[in-house]
Amino acid sequence: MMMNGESPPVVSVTDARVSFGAVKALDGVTLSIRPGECVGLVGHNGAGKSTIVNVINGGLSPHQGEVRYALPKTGRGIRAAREAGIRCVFQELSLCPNLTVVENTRVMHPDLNGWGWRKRGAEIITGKLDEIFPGHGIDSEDQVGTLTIAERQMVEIATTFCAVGNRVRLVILDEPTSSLDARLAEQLLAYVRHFIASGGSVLFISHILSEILSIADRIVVMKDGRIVAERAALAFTEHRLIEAMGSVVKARQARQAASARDGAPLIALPPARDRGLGFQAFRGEIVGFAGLGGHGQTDMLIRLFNDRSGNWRQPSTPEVAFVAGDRAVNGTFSLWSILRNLTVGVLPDLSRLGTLDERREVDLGESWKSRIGIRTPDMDNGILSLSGGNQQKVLFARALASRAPVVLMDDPMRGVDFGTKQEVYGILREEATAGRTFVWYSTEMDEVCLCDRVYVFNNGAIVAELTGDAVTEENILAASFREAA
Ligand SMILES: Nc1ncnc2c1ncn2[C@@H]1O[C@H](COP(=O)(O)OP(=O)(O)OP(=O)(O)O)[C@@H](O)[C@H]1O
Repeated sequence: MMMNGESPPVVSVTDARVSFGAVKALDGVTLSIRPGECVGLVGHNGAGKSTIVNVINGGLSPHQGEVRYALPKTGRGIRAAREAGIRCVFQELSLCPNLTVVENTRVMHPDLNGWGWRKRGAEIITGKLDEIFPGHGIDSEDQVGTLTIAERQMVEIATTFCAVGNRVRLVILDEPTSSLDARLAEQLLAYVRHFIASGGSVLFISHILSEILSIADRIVVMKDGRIVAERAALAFTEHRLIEAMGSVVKARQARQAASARDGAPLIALPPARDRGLGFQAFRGEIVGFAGLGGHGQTDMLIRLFNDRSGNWRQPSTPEVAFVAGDRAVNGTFSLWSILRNLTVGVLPDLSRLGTLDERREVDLGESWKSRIGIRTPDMDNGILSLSGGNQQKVLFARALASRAPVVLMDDPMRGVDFGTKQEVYGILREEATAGRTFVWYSTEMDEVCLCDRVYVFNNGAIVAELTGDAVTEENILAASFREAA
């Protein structure tokens, strides 16, 4: 990694202030990024990270303060940032689902035009995917809407780093590994190191603190729209980062002993296509799904959901609730309020004689707002006024507020901050102790290791079952490469 103290910053933001109504998203932020530097940015959900990204990216003009780029600009806003070599991978992925991978590359790079652009584009994007994510398996003619969320994240990252038009000087990565499994995340980190070593700059935002500590030269901590700490990465530890963000580390709660299981399984499925092991979950268990991403975990959750939910009439107590990871596609109703997004899963519980009791709806919303820390001045605001992590909390609350005895979770912590994750882990353990069953697919190893029992997937089948103390990173990784019998 090369730190360059002499060259002018690629971008410097001075005293930026941005408000959305009563919310001060940025309250006087000053930040510069130099060539050859990776700056890590951390902070709680709603701290203002995506807002500063939008300011640097030229998508949002600060209401006060200044943004300056190293290169003289001829355009304004996004165009000025683009001319200065600044590119961004957004937290809410921004590809067009109805276009192919190569067509999306062209949308992102208008300079890719003229005779034969498709062939050139295919070479460029495939080359970059091969360079960053060797063995990715994505075809440049695949329609983006048919790709998994991890594949879409990979395409967006590769497109951003493609050398088309002017030189890429600064890449902003807003939670780039949130849907990537450990192997893909490591491939990306290796590429970022290489990009930095060749003089590029990166602003890297993540809630996975070990990742930030391993990649960043300097770490900036935001809280409530301000920078509250800024130091060389070497001066931080995970503990110090958590403290700077205003959270505390809680003790890990004990796993349920296998012997505590009672009765028949609450939910079960035979092996998929008669390969590998079958699935079962008992009352009060937290069952994890692990293995490399895209190996059948989400398909199994969908099979379980379809198996247990009627397709024409919703029972007043559903048998299963589902927390979607791909929130924009399967989770949020983007035109509805925060409150309605939360209560839509429990409307029968809030109604009498077919009429919704609005007082009870508001009370339920307020209780979950404080229990899970949804940061908003008003639950009647639109769901899209929330930061990404806060939207995810609403989806969690929707499932937990239901009376469903089984909750299925598809990598549900995407974008959720450290403090809230700990709260949620506590709630899951409490509810499991009270008898609820959770089936939890996670791309984060730390989370899989919290589960009572883990099924490891490979190639569409369950290839191993680990219980209690056998649930370790080592055992999970070893099993991930096993073939189904
Ligand atoms: N379009 C908007 N309308 C109203 N409020 C908004 C809007 N965009 C952001 N905010 C508010 O600004 C604050 C900062 O949001 P921002 O998205 O920058 O947070 P963040 O640090 O990126 O959070 P996360 O980790 O959840 O992504 C939040 O309180 C959010 O609700």
